[in-house]
Amino acid sequence: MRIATEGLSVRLGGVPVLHDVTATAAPGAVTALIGPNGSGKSTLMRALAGLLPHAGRISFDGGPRPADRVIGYMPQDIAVRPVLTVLEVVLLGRIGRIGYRVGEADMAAVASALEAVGMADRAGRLFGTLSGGQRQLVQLAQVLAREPAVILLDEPTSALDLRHALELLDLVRDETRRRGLTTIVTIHDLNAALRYADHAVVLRQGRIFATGAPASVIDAGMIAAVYGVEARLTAAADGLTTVAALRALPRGADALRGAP
Ligand SMILES: Nc1ncnc2c1ncn2[C@@H]1O[C@H](COP(=O)(O)OP(=O)(O)OP(=O)(O)O)[C@@H](O)[C@H]1O
Repeated sequence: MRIATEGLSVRLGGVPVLHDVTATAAPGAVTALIGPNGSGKSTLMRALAGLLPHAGRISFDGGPRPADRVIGYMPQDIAVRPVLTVLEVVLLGRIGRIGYRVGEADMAAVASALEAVGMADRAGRLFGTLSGGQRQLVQLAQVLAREPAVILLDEPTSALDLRHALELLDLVRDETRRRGLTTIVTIHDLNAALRYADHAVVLRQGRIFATGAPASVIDAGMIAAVYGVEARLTAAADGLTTVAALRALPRGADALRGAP
């Protein structure tokens, strides 16, 4: 399902937060949404998830928003009742499909999602007793159990250690390819964006700064202009580029970043 925004603008509490955002995300591809704190990434995700009033257009395969169950949204701030078990939390992902009766297909989807994120052996644990990273994995399982066509993941690796973060991104990329999902993921780690994303959308102060292939939009000029950081990019023999952040540019260099 191709997602497109055209001239998307959002105000929060009367304050303009997103300005004239025009971007696309294709099926079967991971789109990385990147930009500094406060640049509008979560706001854009919430607008895509149908949770915010907005001006401009958001289209899904050229048409209106599909049924809620088609979109799996994992917010940055997790609000789950801690007294639910892991199994119950993941089953909630099926809520748009099950009506009042849980069927075999529902339980199979829940089991396969729990196995995919490596949490099947903790299915009976109370959610509130899990670590922050384990909660994040269960939240992803809830999104996968929904069997959506679109997944929107807002900083899904923020609580994960190095290995779990890589495993989650591997899983997300594999599921995206295998099921032809349209996946949008906000991510702060530019190296992960270079490695895992097929497409990148860079936000700065609520506006699109650049869109395109990650290797073409993530460069020293973008990192200086958007993040105010001097960086060195190194091309490795395997063709992957690695970003090393060297130093924060003096605040005065913020002028480089320009006004919104
Ligand atoms: N309810 C609100 N009322 C007014 N302004 C808001 C509200 N929620 C968010 N904002 C502002 O909107 C801007 C964008 O916030 P958003 O959370 O989308 O940024 P972000 O890029 O996701 O940041 P981060 O990387 O820190 O998660 C920020 O300046 C924030 O202060």
